[in-house]
Amino acid sequence: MSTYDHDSIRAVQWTGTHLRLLDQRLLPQRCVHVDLDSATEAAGAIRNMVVRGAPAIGVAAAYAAVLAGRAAWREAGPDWRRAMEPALQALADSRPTAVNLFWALGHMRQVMDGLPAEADPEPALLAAAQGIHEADVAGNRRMGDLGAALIPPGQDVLTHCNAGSLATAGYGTALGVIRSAFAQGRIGHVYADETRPWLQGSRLTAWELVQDDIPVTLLCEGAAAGLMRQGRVGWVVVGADRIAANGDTANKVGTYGLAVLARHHGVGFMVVAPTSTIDADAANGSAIPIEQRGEEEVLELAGQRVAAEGAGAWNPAFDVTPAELIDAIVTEKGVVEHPGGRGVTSLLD
Ligand SMILES: CSC[C@H]1O[C@H](OP(=O)(O)O)[C@H](O)[C@@H]1O
Repeated sequence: MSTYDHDSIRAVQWTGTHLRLLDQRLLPQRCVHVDLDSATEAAGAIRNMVVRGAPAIGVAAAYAAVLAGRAAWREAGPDWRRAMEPALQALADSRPTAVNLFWALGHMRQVMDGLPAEADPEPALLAAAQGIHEADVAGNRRMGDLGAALIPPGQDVLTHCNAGSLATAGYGTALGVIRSAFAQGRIGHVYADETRPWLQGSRLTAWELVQDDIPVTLLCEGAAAGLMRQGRVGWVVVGADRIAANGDTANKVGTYGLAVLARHHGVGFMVVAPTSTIDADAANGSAIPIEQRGEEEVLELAGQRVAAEGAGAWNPAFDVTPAELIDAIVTEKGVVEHPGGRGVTSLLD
């Protein structure tokens, strides 16, 4: 294992005065941070994928609420709650699928409700945001151990998109399990889907694993079927953006197909996500809003059109995997094996 400190990969930081984001659109070629001092700037950064990944989006939104509270106090004094609303709405409108965004904003609103109108809300909001940040990292390490325990030694795994330090407050969810399983000698090699159109796999997951000296081999999504048919992986390990009460799980587009392939080939399928990703109000996957992104993301590569002129594109950013195709949902509060038929709300008790 390298001595590389993967904790140094920080998608989201608080500088003491600003929200600092690692601009993930530029990785792996360039490591550039942006310091934001307005919640509406942060909403734009979420929408434009400067920061992405469900838990990381939630942590960024929590710090953005701190910025909104600071501006509202300066602008409106005791009327700061009303003055915060436009910024909080802009954050809520930034991306629809990752429920961690709405969970974090809801937590910050609960804190707001308990504060006096006559006092600057920033210190209390900052303490709440830092609590969300620290809890995410701690939960990821717990999930790493719980998920790794499900992987017998001698297995290799396949992952999709990026559910690592770059998608969280640190260590990662799916990549947290992979980091822990590798450290325990359970896995020797990771296969990663490149994950079009944003290439989170080839740009972000591969970058994280190379930094950790974890052997990683990239593949086009279309090659995953042959990989499983050849018996080269024992588990598919992925993150999640929203888990419905019955265990149906929304994750990066392509995840559902991997789950069908995994079940067909007798490969385990593991979802790793904090309980802040569970949406108890969504009875099943049909209630999960799926973000539709611009067709240019499919029609272009590196900003240049590669598709035939005249062709359009369908670009759902996520799809839903039925609980029946999931072998384990790993959270910081425990594991639900075979969630189909039993759901996941027991994890919220
Ligand atoms: C740790 S879960 C990250 C989750 O978010 C990704 O989507 P996006 O990159 O569009 O934010 C993908 O679904 C990952 O599994």
